[in-house]
Amino acid sequence: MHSTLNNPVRNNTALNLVNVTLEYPDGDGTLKALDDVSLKVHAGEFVSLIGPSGSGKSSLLAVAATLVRPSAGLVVIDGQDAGGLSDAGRTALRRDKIGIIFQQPNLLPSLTAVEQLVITQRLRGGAARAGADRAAGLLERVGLGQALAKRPHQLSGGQRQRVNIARALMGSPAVLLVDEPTAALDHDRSEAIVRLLREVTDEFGVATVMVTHDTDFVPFTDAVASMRDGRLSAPRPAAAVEDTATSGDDAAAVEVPHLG
Ligand SMILES: Nc1ncnc2c1ncn2[C@@H]1O[C@H](COP(=O)(O)OP(=O)(O)OP(=O)(O)O)[C@@H](O)[C@H]1O
Repeated sequence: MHSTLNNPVRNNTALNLVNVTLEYPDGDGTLKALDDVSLKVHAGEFVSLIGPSGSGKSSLLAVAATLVRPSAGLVVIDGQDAGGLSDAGRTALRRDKIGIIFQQPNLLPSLTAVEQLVITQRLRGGAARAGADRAAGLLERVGLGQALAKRPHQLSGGQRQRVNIARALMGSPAVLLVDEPTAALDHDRSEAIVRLLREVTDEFGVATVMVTHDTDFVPFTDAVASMRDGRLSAPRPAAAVEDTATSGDDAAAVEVPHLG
């Protein structure tokens, strides 16, 4: 029913971080927010990223989103090396290939749900009519078919986060980066949001990385990687989350295992 919305299946590595280091000045020295981090996520894979506060999770998402240039290493998005691009080139890459979902949906108060999505399409130079049709289809897909004309104050927190997810999918991204999407929601609404992210990862063939503090939701993902002091553990099958949560000393990470 929704197949016309979907991306073609991508059999590739959509997100490839290779030996990425991110340093910040820290007094007389430097702080390694990311320390030789490598991670591959294929189209249709869903990886959760856990780790203590300050361990580097947001830094990893910011580098993967091409919002922050790493001090060293490669960031390759859908086959394109972000490192060689100008700022304008990185902005275009982000717009065309990356969907970003933050904790707070940051919707524009005066716009309806459809308009929240259409405006992103207009910024891409797309046609308004095609944008409106696609926006309505995506909003239906995330369960908001009855709320197309509602403004943010008329939506619940969970509904706002669904608009946020639909908006992130508007540009048919190869990579979906999700930072604590359930922080403002109760448990049931949170689980519904993570289930939805699982579904859209499969249906749209995106490579999804979700930072979460809540290990209850890890089983909805394919693999879990943990951060500690800027280092990333090798991703493990999400079923092994109990082990993962108590350890974090693995060598720099490798490819997400293909499961099942
Ligand atoms: N802009 C910055 N300038 C200097 N240091 C920074 C900057 N951003 C992050 N850091 C430092 O880098 C390290 C990693 O921070 P980061 O925000 O990535 O951790 P996190 O795992 O996302 O934490 P949290 O779970 O609390 O959000 C921390 O020591 C933090 O203080």
